[in-house]
Amino acid sequence: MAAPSNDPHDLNCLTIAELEAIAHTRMDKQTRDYYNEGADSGSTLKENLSAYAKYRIRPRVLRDVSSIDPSVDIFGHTNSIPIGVAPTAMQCLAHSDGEKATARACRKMGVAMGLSSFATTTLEEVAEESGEVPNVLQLYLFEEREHSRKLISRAKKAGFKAVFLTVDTPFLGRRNMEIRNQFKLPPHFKIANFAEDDSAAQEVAGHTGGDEAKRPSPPKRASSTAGYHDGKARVPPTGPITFHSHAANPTLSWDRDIAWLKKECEPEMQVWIKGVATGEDAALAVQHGVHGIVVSNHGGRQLNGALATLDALPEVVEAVAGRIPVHVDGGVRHGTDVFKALALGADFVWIGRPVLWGLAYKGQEGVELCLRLLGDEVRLCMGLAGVTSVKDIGKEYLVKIDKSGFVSKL
Ligand SMILES: Cc1cc2nc3c(=O)[nH]c(=O)nc-3n(C[C@H](O)[C@H](O)[C@H](O)COP(=O)(O)O)c2cc1C
Ligand SMILES: CC(C)CC(=O)C(=O)O
Repeated sequence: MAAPSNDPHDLNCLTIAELEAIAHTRMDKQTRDYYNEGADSGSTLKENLSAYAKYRIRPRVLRDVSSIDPSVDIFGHTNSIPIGVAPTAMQCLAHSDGEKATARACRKMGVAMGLSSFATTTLEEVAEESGEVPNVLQLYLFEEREHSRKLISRAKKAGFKAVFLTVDTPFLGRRNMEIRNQFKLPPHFKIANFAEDDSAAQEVAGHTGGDEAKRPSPPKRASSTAGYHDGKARVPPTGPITFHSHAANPTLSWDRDIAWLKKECEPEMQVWIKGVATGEDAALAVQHGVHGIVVSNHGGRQLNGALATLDALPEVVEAVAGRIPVHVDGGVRHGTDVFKALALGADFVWIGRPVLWGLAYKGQEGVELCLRLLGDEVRLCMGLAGVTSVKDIGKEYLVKIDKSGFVSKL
């Protein structure tokens, strides 16, 4: 395995922060706001990032780190780095090649990809681009089961390894810029996975802007608060599948839905849940026979005021006690963040927005750059901390530092 290298890949962009800054100039306001914002005041989004600064690394020395292996096994595949691409919706907004570009980059870099139910590319097209690299289908389990059943069956056929059921979305978080911008998918893009279910499945719903007449196929149930909790009696969604009308499902429950999903998916695909943030729910997840957990707060886009994912991780790891894998996402912007998450007990880390910034910068090449930057940083961090294999990264490599500078061992 290669030793770390400091050779730059792109002199314009040496860090994820620089990638974010470049991407900022390449996206229109609607897209930039939709991708970047968090719910409400955005404090959970910020804390997802700042939580990493509460930990410092305890490097060990004189350990012969001339050969470092940052790879991990996931879904029977050797992932080149302990990082995967988290599912994020509507990637064609960032670049015309959208999810296809992401899949090609993942294939080249040997990195697993999560595909959103609300992608702008079909899961079959993504599978085609991915080759042997494992794909995971992120699932919003709809109240209209038949749509979900069809999607699951297509994912099985296309060789997806798992579904990640998103469970932090009984209602949509309140994203104020999205509301103010009256966010909608331009009509030349499609919510591709449902286009065949519903020829009017363009994302035209949601925040009505008084121009209904110009819209291609107005959904039957669309309002500026669709998907949000407005305190009124709920009407289950019918009609065109749009994210404002269908993504949120407040009826999901442990007993009925996990059993149903396992029956639909297994044995071809594993069932994971994405969006667990407490030890209690982690224990229930194990009890209900899921294959793995992603500790996530949806990148701070759902419940603002929720704990940063890095802060929620230790209680989940403790509750799971090694019985199933625990992954984490949210706020990962540096190789040292990845190292810290692994040291706190995560088996794997997923990244969301940095990939979108890579896409916006240069399509496939930009996503590769994003993964290279983080991969190089992970390798260098491992070497400088005195670790040559991911399995050896444990909490003995971390200390926690409080606001007054007091350092405590974990
Ligand atoms: C623009 C955007 C769209 C997203 N779409 C989805 C989605 O469709 N399904 C889902 O489960 N999570 C979705 N997420 C959440 C990500 O999967 C992931 O949890 C989050 O982005 C991780 O935080 P990070 O962006 O700080 O890395 C989305 C996140 C963003 C930023
Ligand atoms: C289809 C959506 C609800 C996408 C999403 O999860 C998000 O925007 O955070």
